[in-house]
Amino acid sequence: MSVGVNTETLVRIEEIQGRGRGLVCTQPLRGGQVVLIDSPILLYSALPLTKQQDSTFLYCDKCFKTIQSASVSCPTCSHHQFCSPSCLSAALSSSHTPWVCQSLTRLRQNLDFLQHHCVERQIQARFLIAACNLAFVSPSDFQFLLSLQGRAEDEDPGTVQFLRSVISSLCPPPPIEGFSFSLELIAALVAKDKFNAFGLMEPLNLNEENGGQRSVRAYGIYPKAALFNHDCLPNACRFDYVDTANNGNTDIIVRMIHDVPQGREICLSYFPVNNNYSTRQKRLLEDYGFTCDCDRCKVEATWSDEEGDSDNGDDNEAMEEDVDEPMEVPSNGEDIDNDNGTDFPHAYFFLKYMCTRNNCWGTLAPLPSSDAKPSNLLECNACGNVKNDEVC
Ligand SMILES: C[S@@+](CC[C@H](N)C(=O)[O-])C[C@H]1O[C@@H](n2cnc3c(N)ncnc32)[C@H](O)[C@@H]1O
Repeated sequence: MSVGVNTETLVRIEEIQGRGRGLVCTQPLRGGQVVLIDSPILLYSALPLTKQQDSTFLYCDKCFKTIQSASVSCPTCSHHQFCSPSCLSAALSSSHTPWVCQSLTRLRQNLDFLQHHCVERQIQARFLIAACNLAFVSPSDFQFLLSLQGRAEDEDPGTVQFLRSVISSLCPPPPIEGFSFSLELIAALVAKDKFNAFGLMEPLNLNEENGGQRSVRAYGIYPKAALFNHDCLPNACRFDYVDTANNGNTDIIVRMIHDVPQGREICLSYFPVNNNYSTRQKRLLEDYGFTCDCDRCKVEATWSDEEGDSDNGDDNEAMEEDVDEPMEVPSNGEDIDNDNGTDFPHAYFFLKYMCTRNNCWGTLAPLPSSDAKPSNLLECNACGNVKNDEVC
């Protein structure tokens, strides 16, 4: 991980045609270079309210690190656990205020209300409590959240109505000037969360029988990282190290996968790059509201079904690096001649930058290097494996 790197001046926000805002590099960037380190303005647990934390997977409710030894409980609800007195103390004045504590307790005590509804509603209820709390503890961050992409009118009115009735009846937000827990606000917040939240992932266990599926430990809103647009052949990828002993364990670190010239838009893939064309298109439309016409999609749109168009019907959420069926690269290795005039072959990308460990499908980026030459060591952003670069 790269601590102490100054990334402030490497990217700037620009309006990108057909994509809203995006991040563009202000200078040529090298593979492995850290372009962004971003801290969340809001974090909330991905655990359904109906599920208790069990002692084998206990997380700190403030920093989401795995709790290794004795933990500290919230003095009021005793349900929420913290890894240290300092995390507890920080949480009591930020993410676990008396209103949040009381709200989550009431929701838990009335689970019959929520139990019949899907897990997604429970997690949305968690998000709304965290978001309203943000409005009280940090109004400027709340305004920033509202400025992100996502339109209230695109949300399902039935879902929004349900969430409002649950929260208003069990744990109404305290009255403060200029804040109204209206249907419109709830719809807008749900839309912002859907388009912009990043999942902090559980470490990948490749030995699991489920084929290395990763679950999400917590969701976060990252103010700068939320401005990265998607590309199905990204030039950067994000790393997180939630269980690191260092401070800033919930930070997202974005590193360049390969060199790019000044002025190039820096894009992430919102999910593992192995997804096939139809799965990618479906997910981007349903989860992010756009049709992707990146250079890779333009090429793969012309492929026949046999060449990698088998739909695996996945319905995961928000930039969470989940794992799907592999895309089949045609044996003739189609190349992409992209709009920027650089040929960036598909097959080359998969050979060089996709993790080859069984069931992983993570993306590889060089480790940051102190000299001008990119490191030969490539780190996987899913399993953490470091491999020596063999393909030149
Ligand atoms: C995380 S935000 C990225 C920043 C966003 N463009 C903005 O202006 O705030 C995700 C949203 O950006 C837009 N977006 C991202 N990648 C795109 C792409 N390749 N083509 C078109 N729209 C894209 C979509 O509206 C998507 O829901």
